[in-house]
Order: sequence, then C-alpha cells, then structure tokens
Amino acid sequence: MAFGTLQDVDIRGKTVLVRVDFNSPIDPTSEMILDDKRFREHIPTIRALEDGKVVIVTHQSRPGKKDFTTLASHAEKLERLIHRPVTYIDDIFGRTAHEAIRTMRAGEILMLENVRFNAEENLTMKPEDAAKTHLVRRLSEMGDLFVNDAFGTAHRSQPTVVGIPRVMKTVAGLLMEREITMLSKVSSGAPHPITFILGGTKVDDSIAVADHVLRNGIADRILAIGVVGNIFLAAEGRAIGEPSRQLIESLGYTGEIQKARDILAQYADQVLLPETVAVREKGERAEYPVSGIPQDTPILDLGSESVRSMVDQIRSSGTIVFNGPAGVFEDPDFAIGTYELVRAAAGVEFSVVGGGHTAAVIEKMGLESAYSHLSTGGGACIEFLTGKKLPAVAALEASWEYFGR
Ligand SMILES: Nc1ncnc2c1ncn2[C@@H]1O[C@H](COP(=O)(O)OP(=O)(O)OP(=O)(O)O)[C@@H](O)[C@H]1O
Ligand SMILES: O=C(O)[C@H](O)COP(=O)(O)O
Repeated sequence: MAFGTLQDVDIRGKTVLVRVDFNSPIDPTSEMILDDKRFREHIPTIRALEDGKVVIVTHQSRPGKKDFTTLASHAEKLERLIHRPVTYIDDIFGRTAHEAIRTMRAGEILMLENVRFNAEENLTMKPEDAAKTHLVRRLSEMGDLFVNDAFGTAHRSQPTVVGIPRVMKTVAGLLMEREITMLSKVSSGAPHPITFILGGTKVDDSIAVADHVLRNGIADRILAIGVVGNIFLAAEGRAIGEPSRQLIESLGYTGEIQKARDILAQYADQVLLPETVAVREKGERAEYPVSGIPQDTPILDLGSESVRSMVDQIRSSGTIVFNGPAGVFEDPDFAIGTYELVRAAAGVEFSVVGGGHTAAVIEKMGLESAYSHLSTGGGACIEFLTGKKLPAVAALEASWEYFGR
C-alpha cells in the first residue's frame, strides 16, 4: 500500500478525526435508520482507536433530499452497536464542537453534526482548493491525526475527503484498507476464471465496468442479467418487447445499446446473455426463449434454462464479482434468478459484491459469511472497478508521502 494505515501510527492520547460514511437508508416519516450495514462495517476501526479521543465526521444524504437530516439517531445507532457511549454534538466546527473536544478523555467517542450541513462539503474541488476551505481549516485544528475510513465516499473529491489529508497526517481506517485490498485483488491475484455478473438497472455503470474489465483482460467472462441483460439482448437485435424498451428509454439508457453492440462485436465469446426470460402472464410466471419474447409485457427475470447455464458458469469460476440482481427480485415470482445466482456465487473461492440490492439479498439469505467481500461503496466500488484512481486514495497516498515518512 502506498498510504499509511492504523498500524503505522500511535493513537495513544491523540485526538483522532475519523471520516466514516454512515450515509444510510432512512424512513422519511419515523427517521428510523433502515440498514445498519455501514455502521457495523466501521466499528472495527472505531474500536481500534480506543486509546485515543475519537471524533466522528460523517454525512447523511445530500442537500435537497428527504433524508438529509441531523445525526442524533446515527449516534444512538452507533452507541447501541458498539456498546459504548457516543456523544452527539449538533455542531461541526463551531465553539460548541471545539469545547466538547477540548474536554474529551481518551476512550471517548463524539459524533459531529452532518458535515454536508456545511455548504463547502458539497462542492467538488481539487485537493489544493479543498485544503483552503473554512471547513478543512477549522476541522483540522480540532485533531492531531485524520483517519479516512469512508470508502463509500472515496469517489467524491470533496473537502473532508481530499482537503484534510493535505493539511494533516492521514491514514486509512481498517474498512478503507480492506475495501482497497479486496477490490484490488480482482485485477491482480484473484483466481481465474474471473466472472463478472452485471445486472440491476444502472446500465451505464455496468457497461463501463464491462468495457474496462474485458479490454484489460481482467474478466474472463461477463454474465449480463437484469436490465443490463436486456440492453445486451437489444444490442444483439432481439425484440425485447415494448415495456422493456420503454424502461430503457425512461432510464435514459437508449444510447447504451450501441456501446453494448460494440462490446459484443469485440468480445462476443466472453459475454453470456440470457437464452430464456420470465414474464408475467395472467398473473403468473411464464417463460419464453429470447427468440420469442412476448412484445406487450416486461421481462422480469431470467428463465430457468438460463439460470441453469449461468449457475454452471459461476460454479466453474475461481472469482465472481457480483453487481446487481437478475430480475425484479422484490416479487417472489421473479426472485428465482437472483437467488439461484447468489447461492451459486457463495460457493466460489473468491467472491466480491458491489451494489446494495445484491448485498441485501445475500444478507437476507444468511450467506454474508460465505462471500469474500461485500463492498460498502456503491459509486465508489463501481469507479474502482472501472479502473479509476479514487480521489480519496490519491489523497491518502499524497498525505503519506508528505507527512508519513
Ligand atoms: N428486468 C428488470 N426490469 C426491471 N427492473 C429490474 C430488472 N432486473 C432487475 N431490476 C431491478 O433492479 C433493481 C436493483 O438495481 P440496482 O442497479 O439499483 O442494484 P445494485 O447494483 O444492487 O445497486 P444499489 O447499490 O443502488 O442498490 C431492483 O430493484 C430490481 O427490481
Ligand atoms: O452512499 C454513497 O454512495 C455515499 O455515501 C456517497 O453519497 P453521495 O452519492 O451523495 O455523494
């Protein structure tokens, strides 16, 4: 690793600013946190800092969204999960925050207010400009060391992510380190054959990933499922039906069909498409070959034959990268494809999952421990898999180069 980690620093007695990503789904009426995965994943880092005074910096959602809210319930959630008191301060860098930190003792945990309440944190900036913001200057006065554990925000070039590392010694937390180690392994050191399963609705991301991993010889094959599969079927010239076409159009992905066609032109042997699909007919699941898809009803899942052949491909893989479901799995009649592929991938030697929906299915099936890694980053994971250097990683490296040695 070209950056510092917790092993490289002495925490004792220090005030440690820790950037985590507790951004989680919240019920808009009850304000209840609906999924605590990100909390659970950051706990090892927070525990590892118990010899210091831990000041947590995080965001929740973005300005303008319904779940852009204060962090009182986040502090309560963390307290319950970590079994230690967590003091919530409704301030980011004002006098109240300064005073609370000044009187902290080693072993205590404090959570500052939603850092995106400060307008500067919502700007995309170059690290050198981010370092000059009030937010970075004031926050950095409040600690001795910065730990960035927020892998979920690693693709954002925002002040706390890229600015603080320029002005303070910064190391990666345990989650950041694990995410980068596991995701890096996909492109170097993972057992072959390497199969990428690309599904769900975020077609542009999936096409970018497919293009990168095929062009660079990272993936041996791609299984295209969900709406991503429909795009590839359309690219192959299949009549996928009006509702599935309309969905692609409404998501703004019609232009992706040509990109899928270009991928098929170069890598046809490595991209596996559905051979059969499932639709709803008279209220029930019905299956058709892709040569005869009914034109008036949407594709909702893989057909059983396709499930079987994709399961075989998964079982013969050394590595699986799973991103996005095979169908509308929220409806039990159309969950078969997703569940069967998830079950098969759990048996593979090295298995990495990006995407919240897929991870939620895996957790619901109780298969979390059978997978090598469930990433906490949606956008960050995708950017990593498209071969981009994440701003947070570049900032960690530059900080270590400057302050670490
Ligand atoms: N054929 C299909 N038609 C319509 N929707 C589909 C189809 N296949 C999958 N989906 C939908 O895709 C959604 C999940 O896609 P998405 O790309 O958001 O998943 P993800 O990669 O796990 O991302 P996230 O991190 O946002 O959860 C599900 O709600 C599912 O119903
Ligand atoms: O959930 C995420 O993807 C991260 O918390 C980043 O959030 P953002 O997309 O609002 O920057």
